[in-house]
Amino acid sequence: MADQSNQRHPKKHTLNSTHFQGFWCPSEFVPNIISFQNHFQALDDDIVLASKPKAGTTWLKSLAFTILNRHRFPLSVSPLNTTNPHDLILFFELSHYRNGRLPDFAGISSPRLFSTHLPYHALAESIKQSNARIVYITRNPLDIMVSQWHFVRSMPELADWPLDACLERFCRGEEAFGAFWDHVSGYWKQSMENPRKVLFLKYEEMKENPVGEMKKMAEFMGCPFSVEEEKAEAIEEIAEFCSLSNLKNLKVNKNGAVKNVDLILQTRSFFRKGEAGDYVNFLSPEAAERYSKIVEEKLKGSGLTIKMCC
Ligand SMILES: Nc1ncnc2c1ncn2[C@@H]1O[C@H](COP(=O)(O)OS(=O)(=O)O)[C@@H](OP(=O)(O)O)[C@H]1O
Repeated sequence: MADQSNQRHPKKHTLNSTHFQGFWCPSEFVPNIISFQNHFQALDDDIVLASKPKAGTTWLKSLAFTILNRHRFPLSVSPLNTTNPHDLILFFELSHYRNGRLPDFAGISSPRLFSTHLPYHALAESIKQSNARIVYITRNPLDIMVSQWHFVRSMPELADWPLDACLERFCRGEEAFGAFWDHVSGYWKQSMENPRKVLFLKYEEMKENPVGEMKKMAEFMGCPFSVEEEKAEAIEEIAEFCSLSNLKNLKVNKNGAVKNVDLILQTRSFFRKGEAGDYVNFLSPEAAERYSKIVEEKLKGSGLTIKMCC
């Protein structure tokens, strides 16, 4: 699974974006997206984890993998102990279809787990037409913005990216993989129309009630927790195993880079604070209010409520 191509031919990080199929997208991923859309054949029992960058992707991958494989891998021998979540569940557009590859999924056992940052409308048609299920996670977009800013600045060539520039991009909806309001609305609408197709989760609710949200996930993914597991506190154990503090302190997530991407992405850069409302430590109240108003206005009438300013 692991290849070292990113280390032999590292690509420089840039903020170059292309407006493509109705959303802004890092330019280097456009060919990968087209290839994914043209070639990916979904199976009815596939599970796709979808999110905007910084909405809780890494956490969702860890939870979904652990819940789904809990009878195969006791926590002590889980591959997550030695593998970064992004090398365990690969993104279509960053990993599987990178650099002209046409992946062979024959060896992957069912149900197959995939992930994507793409908006709903840009998914391969076979995902939409089949019974494949989608677990979507979103988060307070003010926290997404601040988390994204930290992530970008962790790349040496972009270390001086100003927070103001990041704010302006988000206010214009020019962030990677689409404006928050468009991304979230696409999956929200599908989850309302077909709750068996899309499970819509919120990072903050996952933090407040991990057990309840993980039970929802397990049921949706077709592997509900048994009464015995609940009594034995198996859900709490998985929550603890997938917690930021546990994953962040694993050797694999302290040093080294994600393997199955063409960019150099340090594994540690996916684990920072993991708090709800951390934006208050970085954005002025005026800046937060400005962006909140734009988001509220854009989501008006959608039926979706996103709690933003604390
Ligand atoms: N296990 C776990 N539990 C709770 N929170 C976690 C976890 N793992 C990562 N994080 C926090 O999620 C933020 C990174 O977002 P993503 O994982 O969506 O990033 S990415 O899209 O995969 O690049 C980033 O949030 P911030 O700390 O606010 O920057 C991470 O710290």
